[in-house]
Amino acid sequence: MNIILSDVGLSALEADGTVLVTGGPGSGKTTLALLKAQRQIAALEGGQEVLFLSFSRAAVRQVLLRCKDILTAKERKQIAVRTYHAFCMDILRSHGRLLNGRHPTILFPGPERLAKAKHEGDWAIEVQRLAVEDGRYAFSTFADRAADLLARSSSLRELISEMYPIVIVDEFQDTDDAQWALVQQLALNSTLVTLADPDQRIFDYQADIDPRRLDQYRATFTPKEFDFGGANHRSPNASILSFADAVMANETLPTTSDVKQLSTYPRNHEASVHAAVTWMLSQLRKAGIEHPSVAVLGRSNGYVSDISLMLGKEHTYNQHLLKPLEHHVVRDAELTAAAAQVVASILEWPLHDVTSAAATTLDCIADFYDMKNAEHPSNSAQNIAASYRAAASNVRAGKEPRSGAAKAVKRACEAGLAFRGDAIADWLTARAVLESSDKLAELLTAARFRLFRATDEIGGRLAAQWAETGTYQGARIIVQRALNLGKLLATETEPRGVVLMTLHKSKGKEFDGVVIVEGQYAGAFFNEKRERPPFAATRRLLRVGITRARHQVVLVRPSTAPPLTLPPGTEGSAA
Ligand SMILES: Nc1ncnc2c1ncn2[C@@H]1O[C@H](COP(=O)(O)OP(=O)(O)OP(=O)(O)O)[C@@H](O)[C@H]1O
Repeated sequence: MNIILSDVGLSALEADGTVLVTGGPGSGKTTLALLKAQRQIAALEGGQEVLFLSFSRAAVRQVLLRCKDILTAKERKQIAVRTYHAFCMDILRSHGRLLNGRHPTILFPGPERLAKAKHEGDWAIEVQRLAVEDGRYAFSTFADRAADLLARSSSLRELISEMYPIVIVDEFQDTDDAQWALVQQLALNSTLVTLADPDQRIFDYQADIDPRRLDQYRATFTPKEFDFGGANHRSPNASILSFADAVMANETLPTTSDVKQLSTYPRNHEASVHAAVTWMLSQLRKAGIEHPSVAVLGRSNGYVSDISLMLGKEHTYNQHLLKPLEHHVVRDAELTAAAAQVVASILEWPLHDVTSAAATTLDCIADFYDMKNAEHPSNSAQNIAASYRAAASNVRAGKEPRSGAAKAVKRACEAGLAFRGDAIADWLTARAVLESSDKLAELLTAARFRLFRATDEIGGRLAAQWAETGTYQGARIIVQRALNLGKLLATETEPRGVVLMTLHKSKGKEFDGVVIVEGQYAGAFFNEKRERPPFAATRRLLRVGITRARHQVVLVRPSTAPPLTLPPGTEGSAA
């Protein structure tokens, strides 16, 4: 890969000590950090590594891919790219006993979310109590607890810094209070290389993400600072960045064919979304990209699911027939795990009598809706969870469940399923039970993740269980364990094809093309109930989404939506 550094880049590369690198999207911050890591690796002693801390597994995956471009296989062994969660969990698991003498255990996000929904008092107080009294660490408190541990034990801190003399901190603008406390502890003995773009701050609606974080960093560490400004290596020949900057600044948009806007009407909205994605794929292929990657972004998880349904149907657009488009949805990991539990419970059917097998699956379906309700409380999710719970008790009491969907599950269980020992085929057979009622469509969508490609772990473990017992006994536990592990580990798979996710989740990623879809009713960009004009936070978010593209962007918006920018002084502007 041909990397040419600017003068600022070269100075940043050569600088010793604590460094802060700022710059816009695609300005080369991550690349520079990896080049710095490469230099440091040469000087490391045996057992030492460069630590690269990031927020999400997706971001870790992206950095691991980038490592392949820049570092040799040998060098890659000496860089640990970790999420804050994974890094802190290791510290707590290995040394948590120092805090209270108890064997540390972990409360994973799914169970934590459910426990939080059921807890009547202040959950923040309860998680502290669990940690201090029971040595049980909830996901949400990992960084906080790990920072506390390092603050109390200088020998542990020195040990960690001995292992990781250089720590790279990515996306620093979105660091929360606990992560900031952890970074400060690490900095006592390790050297920090910090990357940030204040304008990519998209999580500051959370109270613990302080918009002044960069200034706090400057005040605490007086780092050598390097600003890559508006350099743009991601889409150097396109006007994507200038368009995105204009959206963020609420200024007149530049005229460019790199970013297209497609206006839709209620009757053709779905077909237009479908057509936009199809067009994007064909444009990129025409441009010579054999296997293009296209991100389709929506404002909320719910709207992303709607887009998935749109792409999964046939449409006619301008007299052209559009076939369903294969795509992958980056989902809420907890809901996916809950849906996987339902499928796993079906794999266990042959081991139990019909009554308890069907009732267990109905309970798992209720858990799925409880999980949904825990994340986005709604009466409907709560009522649906209660109705499946009631159906499970009815079945256990020898009665017929009331709802059609629960009846369908029971009937499928009575008919029985034959598994053959091919874990993938059997998983699909079990999942197909969810096709027996339209009412299970949401659950089916959540269960349609690329299980075996994404987490071979599960396929392998289920196959091993079959080889040993000729059954999928314990499938629910196997799946749960593997998914818990998968939450912390990231695999290095290149994004390919069409991938759907929220705008927030797209941060730190890169695709050949990006399609951003605004809904007619849900998923609106500018919502006065959420935010006041001129919608600064949404504008930053849109800039993050738009600048994920290397070559082309399409914005699909209802014809009734307000213009993307209304510079002050223009008719209808808020200022
Ligand atoms: N100096 C360079 N010369 C050539 N290509 C580069 C250079 N720096 C970065 N790139 C390429 O540009 C793209 C964006 O780089 P990088 O991810 O490092 O930017 P970033 O500032 O971290 O972006 P973001 O903040 O949007 O995540 C990558 O594909 C990378 O390989």
